[in-house]
Amino acid sequence: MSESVVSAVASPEERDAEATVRPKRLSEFIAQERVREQLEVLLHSALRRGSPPDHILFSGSPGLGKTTLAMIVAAELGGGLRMTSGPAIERSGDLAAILTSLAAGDVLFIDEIHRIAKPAEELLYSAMEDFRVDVIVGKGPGATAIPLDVEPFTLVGATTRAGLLTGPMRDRFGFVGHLEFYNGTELTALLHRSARILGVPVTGEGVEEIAGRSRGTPRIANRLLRRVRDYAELRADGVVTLDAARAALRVYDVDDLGLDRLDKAVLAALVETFGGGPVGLSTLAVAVGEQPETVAEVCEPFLVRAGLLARTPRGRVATPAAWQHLGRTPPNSAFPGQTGTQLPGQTAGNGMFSGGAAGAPDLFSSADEAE
Ligand SMILES: Nc1ncnc2c1ncn2[C@@H]1O[C@H](COP(=O)(O)OP(=O)(O)OP(=O)(O)O)[C@@H](O)[C@H]1O
Repeated sequence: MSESVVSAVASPEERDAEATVRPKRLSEFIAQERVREQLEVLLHSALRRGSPPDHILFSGSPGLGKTTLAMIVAAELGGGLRMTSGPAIERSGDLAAILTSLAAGDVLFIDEIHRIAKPAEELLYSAMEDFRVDVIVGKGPGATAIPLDVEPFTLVGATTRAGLLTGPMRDRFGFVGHLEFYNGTELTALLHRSARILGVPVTGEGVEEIAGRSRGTPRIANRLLRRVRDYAELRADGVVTLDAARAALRVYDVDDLGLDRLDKAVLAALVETFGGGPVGLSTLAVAVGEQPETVAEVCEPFLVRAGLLARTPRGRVATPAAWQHLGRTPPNSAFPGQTGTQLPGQTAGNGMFSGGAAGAPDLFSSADEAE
């Protein structure tokens, strides 16, 4: 897994650091207005009725706030919170033990719920629907099912891959909230809040610079803020200014669109070595000295979303914006009808991340490469 400063995935240590700035209530949660408002109605109407709300599923890329919202659900409901993850539940007995120890009104959070083992998933169905689990004792013909009651609880599931959830699982969630990438204004507000909590002095320009390089992701924004703070404390007067942000992010090799060393190497190979493509994934990976999976799973999602790379049936292609980002002129024949004069990320800090590959050529955005 990438250890880049712009990775959307957090280490366990980083999750501890994140706890300080994590919003505790719905009113502190920035952006995602639609999900926030729907949740508010769901939770507060359940509170008025005095019964648990429907089970809740949050989907979206890593670092957008799924765990934070699960914690907020428990806080708003005033219940206890149990946290686990799909891969951690190896046997259905593990899950039965958790379920039967819940108190009425508790929230059970299962992260990466799409990775839960099949027998545990089936156990979850009856717990979600009837607040009951059948624990199987013994094996073979002598096995007996012992029904156990589960206190009324709310399951909050989180997934980065909603498409991998089985139909029966998805159907048991009464509320599904999809989290979008954040735009520059939203990330700026989020960074001002984090800076206030951390006691870091910032200027508006400094914060906007960090927001524009954060790939639409709160986790990355908060991490870049901590890195720029370190730099400003060591090499400047401790204030996160535009100059401090630019200098610090140069040290970390994060460019003005939020691309790191490997992202840039992929684009440079595509444009300079392969004339803009199309080129196959494995050839591209060899050219940058990485595994194909790393290029496909770590670099490409953001390059595609930023409108810099397209996956086509014939291979990977650099868009005109990629050429321009590297200071090169795209060949006219590469993308008929595209002038290559507008870089999708030039408005970074505003529209770039507001829900997909703004500026990415539609022609190529959904096509996948046949390798
Ligand atoms: N809307 C928001 N307002 C303020 N802070 C946020 C918001 N969304 C996320 N954050 C912050 O970003 C960090 C990452 O959020 P979180 O852990 O909830 O992401 P996640 O979607 O659960 O990621 P993963 O899929 O990796 O578990 C946390 O520090 C959290 O406080």
